[in-house]
Amino acid sequence: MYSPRKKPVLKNPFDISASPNKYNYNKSTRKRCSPSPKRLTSATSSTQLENNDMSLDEYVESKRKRAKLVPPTIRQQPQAAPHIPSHPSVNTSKSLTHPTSPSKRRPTYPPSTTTKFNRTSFTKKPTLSNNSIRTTTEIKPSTSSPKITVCVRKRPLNKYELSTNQPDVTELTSSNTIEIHAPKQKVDLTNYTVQHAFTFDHVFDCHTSNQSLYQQTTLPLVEHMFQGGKATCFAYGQTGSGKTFTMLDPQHGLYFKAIHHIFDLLKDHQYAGLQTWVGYYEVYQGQLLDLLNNRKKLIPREDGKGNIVIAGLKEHRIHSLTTLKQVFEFGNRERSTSKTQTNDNSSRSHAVLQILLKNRNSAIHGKMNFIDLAGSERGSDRGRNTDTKTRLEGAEINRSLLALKECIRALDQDKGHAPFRGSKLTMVLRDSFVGNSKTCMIATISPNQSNSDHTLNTLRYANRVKELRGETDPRLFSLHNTHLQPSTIIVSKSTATTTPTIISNNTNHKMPEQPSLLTPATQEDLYDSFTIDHVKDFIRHHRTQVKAMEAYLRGSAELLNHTEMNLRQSMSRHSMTWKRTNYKNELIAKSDQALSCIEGLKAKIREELEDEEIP
Ligand SMILES: Nc1ncnc2c1ncn2[C@@H]1O[C@H](COP(=O)(O)OP(=O)(O)OP(=O)(O)O)[C@@H](O)[C@H]1O
Repeated sequence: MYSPRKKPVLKNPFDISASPNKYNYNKSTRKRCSPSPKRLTSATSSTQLENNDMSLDEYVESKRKRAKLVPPTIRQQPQAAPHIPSHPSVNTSKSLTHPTSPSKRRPTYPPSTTTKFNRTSFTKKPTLSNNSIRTTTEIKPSTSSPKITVCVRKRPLNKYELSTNQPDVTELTSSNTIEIHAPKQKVDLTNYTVQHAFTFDHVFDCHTSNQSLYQQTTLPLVEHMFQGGKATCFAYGQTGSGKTFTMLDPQHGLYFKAIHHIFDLLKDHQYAGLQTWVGYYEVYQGQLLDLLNNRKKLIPREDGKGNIVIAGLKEHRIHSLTTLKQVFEFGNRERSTSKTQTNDNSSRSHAVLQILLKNRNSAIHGKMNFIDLAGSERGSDRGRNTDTKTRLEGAEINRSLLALKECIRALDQDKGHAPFRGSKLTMVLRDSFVGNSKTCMIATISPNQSNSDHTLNTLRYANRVKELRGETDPRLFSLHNTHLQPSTIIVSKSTATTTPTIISNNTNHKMPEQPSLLTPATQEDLYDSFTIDHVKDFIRHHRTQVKAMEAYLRGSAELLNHTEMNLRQSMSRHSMTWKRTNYKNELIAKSDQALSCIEGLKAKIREELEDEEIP
């Protein structure tokens, strides 16, 4: 159990109040955390839902209002945001009935929010063009407010990409579907394009502003925090794809928009007494460093309730946006960044901006994390002349992202244990995946052709996160639940688009479809994640590939046999014709001979007749 320490000395150049971290969930804290007016209101609204007081139309209307939620609406109609019950087994909210309690009814879900676990489905799409192959990875977006939202944001082509005429290989085909036209080369050096289609909750194009992104991704998380929950918004993507721009841009980052919104909401009398506190730290080389306290080393701890507490983190009370800017700029100056081949100002650490809502007794009301993950990168992204420090940083970044992937995979595959202790990053992020939490992942991608493999990796990663769906996914709460099938592992499937036809002997023999080889991205996955499971997956995929290749070769051999037979038949036909021609020529020659003999005989007869006539 973490207990408060003495007040640290504030060395920052700006005048703001500081307090030690009081994020402890001991008995006394819980006592102090009595339901706020807002909580009571949401309890009422969820009870209404439980008793089915709300009709479907009313519910849909309230959902629509909630989507357009602005502070005054919250003030007047707090019931407009119906609380969708979390999985009953871990529901911590006092407002919800416990299903196992015989005296209380199981919560009734309104029809439109009764969600089923969405599974990945592969859809083979029809033929496109002569040298393109399409693969589709589609998950139907949830209609309810999901526990995890996964979005994709595409950045514009940068100056260098424009100057080198690099094509944009990404295409947004709808508001939640993106296609990647990945250039590939066959074994016989033929160029072709593989089209990968992915569906997410939202896909944002390069013209989307951070404000509009905020409305659709982060706003529900802020509401969730006001309802007493934990929320996390994190950006994942390759280096230079726009994570920092999205999350922590000093002027337009989502964190800034969130605080702006929080201040608006705090003007409401029902939130009177709530205060905003901010902490800012980074995970660098496996260590947690306080960016607002001279990079002091921090230790993540778990309290008796399983909540993550960052021991020693200095938190600052934020009174205004100006204070926030000062605090943030101070912290940003402390952050580890450096120039890499792909980004002049590359983040070399995972940065976490923590926003806390505390009541007058300093008890936590709600918590929100903005996480700017360091970019996934390859050795080649760092350039040839990188020093050892940069290489070590890169290795550590990949290691922690791999640990995150491992946790997600473990949750995804219903394993009894998710290795959150695998890295400091996953220890911190644990809150995002368990308990009364909501998470939004923003996968940032670069649109240019040379980054298409990176982009595919990012989208596959995001797809895996997306499989951990919503409040109805029991795996987020009970890792021992085994009634769900393990989810499908996302592997590109391809369909040969043109099947050349050879016509012979009045029979059409279709060329068998050539199976696609493992894409480089999948192989890279293996190198990145060298675990037994991945090796098994990899071998399984290879077996499938080998089988498909065998079938293809068998089909090709059969076709060759047919072709050989046809050739033989043609040749025999040709030889017959040749023989006939020869015979005909011989006959002509013989008839010519016979004709000349006849002519000779005629001449002799004529001579004899002439002799007889002469007396
Ligand atoms: N949506 C966008 N619109 C305009 N410019 C963008 C956008 N996204 C990124 N950029 C620009 O691209 C550059 C790289 O972005 P940024 O530093 O945010 O990448 P990153 O993913 O955080 O990289 P790293 O992981 O190396 O830190 C910046 O100059 C940023 O201004």
